[in-house]
Formats: sequence, structure tokens, C-alpha cells
Amino acid sequence: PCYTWSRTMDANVLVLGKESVGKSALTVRLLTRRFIGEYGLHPAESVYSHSLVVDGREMTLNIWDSPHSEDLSLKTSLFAKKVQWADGFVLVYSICDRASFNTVCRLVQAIRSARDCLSADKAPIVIVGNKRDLHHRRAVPSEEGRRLALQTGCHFYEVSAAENYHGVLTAF
Ligand SMILES: Nc1nc2c(ncn2[C@@H]2O[C@H](COP(=O)(O)OP(=O)(O)OP(=O)(O)O)[C@@H](O)[C@H]2O)c(=O)[nH]1
Repeated sequence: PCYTWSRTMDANVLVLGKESVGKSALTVRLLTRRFIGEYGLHPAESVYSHSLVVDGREMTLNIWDSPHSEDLSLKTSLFAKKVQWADGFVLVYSICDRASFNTVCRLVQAIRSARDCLSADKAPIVIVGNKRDLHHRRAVPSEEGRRLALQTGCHFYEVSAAENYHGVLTAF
């Protein structure tokens, strides 16, 4: 038989993290290669599609950049819906904001247990420490991010949406 392989692949990526850590800046950097510092009010929930070539195959990333909510309970259907929709997660904190790192710790646990409850496959999680350019205001040592990733089986990158495109591309 002659098999025809699909030439395109889709992957859904959910971007989560506390307010002002740079979720939109990272997403916009990936989509446009540019850093846009301020863009006024963000839409409540935004899904963007982005085509790229991985190992010679064209793929489309659907990126859901969503505002932060502390409510990670599965009873809230929006969190359950997001977790079920995603094939992978990008969890963002700012290296200058300790509380945002704590939020990422909670998000890793909440996603893992939600995927279990929903009988969904284990999905890859990338932990991203953003604002690396603001090293003089650093509140979270790189080592802590790396350790969290090792302990939880996640990937880890430190990047700057403001200064660098390739680091952001690698994280996604
Ligand atoms: N210096 C520096 N500033 C950054 C970086 N990334 C984002 N910012 C700034 O941080 C602020 C917040 O960025 P956003 O992209 O709006 O953050 P967000 O996580 O989408 O925020 P919410 O929409 O509130 O959830 C803005 O003033 C950005 O210009 C970075 O890598 N370096």
C-alpha cells in the first residue's frame, strides 16, 4: 500500500503564569520576532496560530495566551478546558519576581494532577524564567528554576523577550 503522510502537524500550547511576567511579550516575540513593550489592554483570552518548520516538517503551533487566574480547581471548567486542550505547556515566571516563581510551582502540580484526573496523557511542560536582561534585579537564582524542572520532569530555559528571539524560539 502507498501511505500518504500528513505534511502538517498541529500542536496546542498553553502559556500560563502570573500577571506581568511577560507571557504576551514572549508570544508576540515568537510570532513577530519583535519585542513590543506595551500594547494597552490585552484581550481576555487570545489564541494565535504560528507556522514553523521542525525537522523538515511544517507544523502549526496554536498558542493560547491567557490571563492569570488563581483558581486552578478542576471544577472551574475553564481551567479544565485549557488543560485538556493543550498538548504542551509554557509556564512563565519573571526572574525578578519570587511570587511568580511560586505560582509556576503551583501550576506544575495543578497541571499534572488535572491531566491525571482527566485521564489525559502526560504533556510536556516548559518552565521559562523571563526578563533575564534584568539580572541586577534578580530574585530567583537560575539554579532554583533548573532544580524545579529536574524534580518535576519539565524542561527549563531562562530567556529575555526584550532582548532575544532565539532563546524564545528554543523554549517553544
Ligand atoms: N525588561 C524586560 N521587560 C519585559 C520582558 N518581557 C516583558 N517585559 C515587560 O513586562 C511587562 C509585562 O509584560 P506582558 O507581556 O504584558 O506580561 P503578561 O504576563 O502578558 O501580563 P498580563 O497580561 O498581565 O497577564 C511589560 O511592561 C513588558 O514590557 C523582558 O524580557 N525584559
